[in-house]
Amino acid sequence: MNYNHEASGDLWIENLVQTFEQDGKPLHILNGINLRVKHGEFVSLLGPSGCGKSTLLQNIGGLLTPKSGRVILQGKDITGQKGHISYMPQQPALLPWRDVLSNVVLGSEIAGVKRSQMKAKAVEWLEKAGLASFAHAYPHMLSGGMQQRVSFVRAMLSPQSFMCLDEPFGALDAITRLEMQQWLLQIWEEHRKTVLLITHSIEEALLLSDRIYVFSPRPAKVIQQHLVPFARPRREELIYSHTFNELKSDIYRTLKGSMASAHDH
Ligand SMILES: Nc1ncnc2c1ncn2[C@@H]1O[C@H](COP(=O)(O)OP(=O)(O)OP(=O)(O)O)[C@@H](O)[C@H]1O
Repeated sequence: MNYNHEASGDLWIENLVQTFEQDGKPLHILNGINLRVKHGEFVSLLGPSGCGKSTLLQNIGGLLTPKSGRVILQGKDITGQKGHISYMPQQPALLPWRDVLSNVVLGSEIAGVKRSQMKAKAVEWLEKAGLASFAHAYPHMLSGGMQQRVSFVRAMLSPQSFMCLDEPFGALDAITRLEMQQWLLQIWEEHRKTVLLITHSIEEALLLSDRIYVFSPRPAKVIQQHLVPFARPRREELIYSHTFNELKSDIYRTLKGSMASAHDH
């Protein structure tokens, strides 16, 4: 494919193929993924469970090297290289022996920024996250939603401009999840860091994203792409609109159809 890789800040995934081995046989996971995340864009990946979404993120983060294909960030080939993206995992993964403040500066510390240089910014971010009075609390003293906010702030404070969020609200109860979506929407609209989000929720993808890629069951390929037409700032009421529900049904039918044809084979 003939992409313009010079486009600043963009991430391009080019024909990415990933295969694992299971019981001595190849297990095909990613079947030639092509996608693009523009600088400052919020993009979501939707796909059936086990199709290979986390495997794709691990390839983007350089934790895995693909069988073939490339990961291009800001015009540079970063395939198989670590350290170019910030990452928020499914579980908050906070260090239990560090207080909240020391946890949120961790990404910057690993990248070589001195803790003292980060402190003022970290305090400002903890305020935005409603966690100012917990700066010196330890992770076990926080609720699940609070821990995820700390994990998000840590990813936001990391120096990389590209952020991957892997199903970050999956472990939260329904009400906390809604609150977190609203919170993320507001924070993101203020700061516009480039984001790639994995989610199982069509509503979450439509509410938050500029663009959505829908994956087939394993071996995954992109089977649908949507540019989400809603203006920003977005509010929760959006989910009751006609267009929102039309798009939701369309994506649902695509996912259901692809799963049914996977079962037929
Ligand atoms: N290192 C590995 N070796 C062998 N198989 C693996 C490895 N890592 C993942 N898999 C398999 O690859 C498939 C894709 O896993 P992955 O976690 O990427 O899917 P996912 O779409 O993120 O799933 P979910 O939505 O349930 O989190 C699964 O069948 C998984 O068991």
